[in-house]
Amino acid sequence: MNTSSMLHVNDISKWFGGLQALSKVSISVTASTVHGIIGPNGAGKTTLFNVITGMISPDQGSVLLNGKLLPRQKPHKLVSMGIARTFQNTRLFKNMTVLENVMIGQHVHTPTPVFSIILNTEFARNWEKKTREEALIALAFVGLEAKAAEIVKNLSYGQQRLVEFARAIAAKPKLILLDEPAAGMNPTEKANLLQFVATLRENGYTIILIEHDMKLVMNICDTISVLDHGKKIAEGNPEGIRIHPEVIRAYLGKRES
Ligand SMILES: Nc1ncnc2c1ncn2[C@@H]1O[C@H](COP(=O)(O)OP(=O)(O)OP(=O)(O)O)[C@@H](O)[C@H]1O
Repeated sequence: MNTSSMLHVNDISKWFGGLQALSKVSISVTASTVHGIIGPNGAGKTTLFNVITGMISPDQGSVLLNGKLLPRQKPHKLVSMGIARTFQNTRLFKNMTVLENVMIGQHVHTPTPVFSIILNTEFARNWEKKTREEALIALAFVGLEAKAAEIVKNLSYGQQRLVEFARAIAAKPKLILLDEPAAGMNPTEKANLLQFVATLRENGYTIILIEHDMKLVMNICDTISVLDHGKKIAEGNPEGIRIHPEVIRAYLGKRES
């Protein structure tokens, strides 16, 4: 297993007007591991994801991916840098098929000029065939291959989340950020999610997830960073975090899940 750090979040601070959402937060994420970000509501978790993915600029600090500084960027640029993200609320094209939604995630890798597609060149046809095959592999990975031709809006909410995960994987990222992946899932879907994330890790992916479901977090994560009021108050393996006094005080004691 690769044990090197692939992502370094260095000393990040972020203010929204008078409110400090993040205060000197530093996190190192080891390649091929699952890293959890937990904390009570308003702790700064989503803001941290937005900084890592370049959606917002920090007021202080830097983010390095494999030693390279990550600039502020448009979401579609992220994919070409090897980062994929899913959101708290699904962002799918509800009237399109499952397969089409997953294929869209790969369009960033399309070297095909528009006129080539319009003219239906052999190059464009080959690209579409390859994209389709890869989308089907991603769908098989999340157990949704049989639903490829289904219109997304006809799927359950948990299945729609899986379509998003398939779209994220199909883009062939090195780093995947999952924002509350278990939200709205039933126990069976959560068990599948656990399996799916474990398989991703076995296949060398690096995963960072925000999650409120403590059972899932404790089962799935190698390392957990805990935020409270914008500060990192603890970090370690699930066993250590479970009994960490600051964490119990700030979060687990509030019985959030
Ligand atoms: N765009 C914004 N403008 C102003 N305040 C913001 C903005 N985004 C976040 N905040 C504030 O920053 C703080 C951290 O918010 P953030 O969404 O990062 O927390 P969180 O830990 O993800 O919470 P939750 O678990 O509820 O999703 C909160 O007080 C929030 O109200």
